[in-house]
Amino acid sequence: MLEIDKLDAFYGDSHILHAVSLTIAAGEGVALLGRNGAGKSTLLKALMDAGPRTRGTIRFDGVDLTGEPTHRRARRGIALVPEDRRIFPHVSVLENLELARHACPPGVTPPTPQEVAAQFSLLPPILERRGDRLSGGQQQMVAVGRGLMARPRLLMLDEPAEGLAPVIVEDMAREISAVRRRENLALLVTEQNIDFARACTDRLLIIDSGAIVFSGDWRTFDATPDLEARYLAV
Ligand SMILES: Nc1ncnc2c1ncn2[C@@H]1O[C@H](COP(=O)(O)OP(=O)(O)OP(=O)(O)O)[C@@H](O)[C@H]1O
Repeated sequence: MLEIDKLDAFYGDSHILHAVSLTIAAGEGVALLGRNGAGKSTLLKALMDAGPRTRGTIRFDGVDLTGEPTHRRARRGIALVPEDRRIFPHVSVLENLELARHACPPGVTPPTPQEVAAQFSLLPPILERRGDRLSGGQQQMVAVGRGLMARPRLLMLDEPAEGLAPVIVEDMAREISAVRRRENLALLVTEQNIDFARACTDRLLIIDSGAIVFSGDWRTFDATPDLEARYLAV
């Protein structure tokens, strides 16, 4: 479904990603782990054409995305939930969800905000609440819900668990995994929270200084403790 071949990414003259290659199949959950500044957000933004300049190939369903702007990529079925969540503060949760329907691919009927909200325990009680009256966990679930309003086939979450209480993180992992299974949704999630990442993915990649240094399943990761010490410990 997603094939990335030798992707380089740049901010101005700064060369951030170095020959990143990876594939993600339909319905597959993949975690992208790495320290602060390793290049996780840059990779997600590069896939959406949302910041860095890139070189290399990104294919989605076999189509080369080179030169396609963000909204076209969204309408192909790719959604990015950014780290800063970007909730509209002056409108309700319902309207925050509603406003995201436009990214739905042509010919696909978007879900209603209520349908999306029903999949997450935090959302139904707060549909009328304004965006600037939400806790961090509520904001994150609204951001994930907005991503789902376009019925994506690849959902990318940038550090969704950051700053959230452990109990919220556990619920979020369980509910996102359920949506994934139900909708055969592919997931690419960047994280520093290894437990969360493990709970909602099948395998992982580790990025360090803009290059992929490990790709494998969680069992292999667990059997190689050196990986965590070398690439993830702060
Ligand atoms: N807009 C930008 N302009 C210039 N350099 C940037 C920009 N955004 C990120 N960088 C640099 O790119 C590198 C990778 O940053 P990136 O945000 O991708 O890392 P990350 O792994 O997502 O880390 P974090 O957990 O801190 O978000 C860092 O050196 C960062 O300083």
